[in-house]
Amino acid sequence: MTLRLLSAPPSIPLFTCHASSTTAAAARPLPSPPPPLPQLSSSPPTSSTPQSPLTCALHCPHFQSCSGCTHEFNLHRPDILEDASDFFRKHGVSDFTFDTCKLWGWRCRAKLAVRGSSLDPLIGLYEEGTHNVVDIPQCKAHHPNINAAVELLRQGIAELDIEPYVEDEGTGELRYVQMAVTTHNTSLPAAERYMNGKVQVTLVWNSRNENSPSSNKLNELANFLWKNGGPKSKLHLLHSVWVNFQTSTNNIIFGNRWRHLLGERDFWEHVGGIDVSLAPSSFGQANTRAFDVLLRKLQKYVPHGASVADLYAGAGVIGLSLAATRKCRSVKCIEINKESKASFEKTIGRLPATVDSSITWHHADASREPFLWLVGSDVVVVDPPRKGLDVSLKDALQNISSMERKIFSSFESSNSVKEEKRPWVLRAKEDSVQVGRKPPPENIPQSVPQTLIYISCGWESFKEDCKSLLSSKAWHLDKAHGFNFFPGTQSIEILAVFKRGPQKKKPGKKKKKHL
Ligand SMILES: C[S@@+](CC[C@H](N)C(=O)[O-])C[C@H]1O[C@@H](n2cnc3c(N)ncnc32)[C@H](O)[C@@H]1O
Repeated sequence: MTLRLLSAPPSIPLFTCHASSTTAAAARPLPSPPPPLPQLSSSPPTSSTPQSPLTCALHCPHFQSCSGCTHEFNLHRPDILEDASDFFRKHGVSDFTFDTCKLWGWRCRAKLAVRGSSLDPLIGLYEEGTHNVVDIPQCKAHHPNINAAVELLRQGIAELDIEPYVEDEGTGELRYVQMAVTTHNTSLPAAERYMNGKVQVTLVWNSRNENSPSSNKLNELANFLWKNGGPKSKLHLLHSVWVNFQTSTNNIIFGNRWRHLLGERDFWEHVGGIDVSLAPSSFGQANTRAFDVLLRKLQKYVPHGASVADLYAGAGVIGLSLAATRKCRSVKCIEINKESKASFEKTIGRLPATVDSSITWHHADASREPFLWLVGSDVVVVDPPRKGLDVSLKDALQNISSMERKIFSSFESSNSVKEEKRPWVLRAKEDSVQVGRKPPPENIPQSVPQTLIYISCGWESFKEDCKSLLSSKAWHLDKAHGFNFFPGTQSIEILAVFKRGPQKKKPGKKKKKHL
């Protein structure tokens, strides 16, 4: 469903939400409804019947005790939307749209702390501002099979006397669990795939490696999960079981050592028109469905045959989806986490044979010599973490016109390529993957991006970055879309398209000449 935020809204809001009967049945008594809905319109209108705000309520028994959700009503319409539509209108985009996507059971990837005792384990998120873990067995954001796998884990912990981690003392065995759901089962009809998703479980174990004394218990727990949730069990829930070894006393969830224990090693999902492989160590979007909607919208802004730089690329899902659907001439992915490389390579292996792009993945820091990654591309896609763009990259984007001039004047004055000596550049080149056509030689004048596509999960940092980019006059804002990636929270995902140069004045109506 797409909501288009209009400057002159109709008097009746036109939108529908898909409240399931199970969520409504599980509802606890609700407080009085919130103020009336701001006026929105859907495009195209799907229903002319106004919905009650309660129809789109969270109905979660853990609301307020768990820090995951902050927003109980009108899940289809986070409060932040008003700010977003005002912001974009002020900056020249009056047709900002918002896709609401799935409102419950949307989270296909969750990292949960394990605390408490073996008889009474707590598996969930921290209470706001504390390190007290709140058990969330009936979380309404989780894909239902994550909740079922958590329940199985709870039984395993109790039955096998597994000790949850004790933060103050650094003792205990099981620290966290990551649950990731794959909904890519082509043997099922498409309509049944989502609900039948299978869970990849990663146990974060408090030991250095598989030779530590507690390894027997780790294997017992993995076998318990597999026996009761694997393909031969009554309720086939699980895709695989992994372990990550972590002994550090800081707040970092994962250590560097990952081991595959049971089930399928490769985890596939289908988004943006391609099959993507995601190792548990690689970044993966939590809301698979909404990410697919975003990717399909993004594709429309990339011209066929373009050269694309995908910065903050993770396993390269965005770049590879563009390579496949927009027949890109070249795609260059830049990512700081080297664990994502293996997933990228596997995804490449499943791209349609018709993809003929030059594709590279570089293990590199996008903030170091960022201009290096921009040169040679028509379109740059940035998808930074919540804190927004690295300052050096923002500077490079702001100064892109002067860099463009420098490139051309240096090309005219010298047609020879200098030997690259900078160690970090050489390292990034060495530690890269190259498939398909060879990239263009460096001794021809290179383009710099004319389009910047910014994907953001941090609204406040996006606004700051956007204002800086616009103030430089190097870019203007052309289009903006919002996506309900995190219903129940005040966060939305933004897809903003910038074009080079200042905003062109829209031609005003000419006054009629009186004869
Ligand atoms: C929001 S995720 C996006 C990943 C990917 N675009 C996707 O949708 O799957 C941000 C990614 O940026 C990476 N990252 C963070 N800082 C970086 C930097 N300075 N240079 C390159 N990558 C960085 C993170 O490791 C993470 O994979």
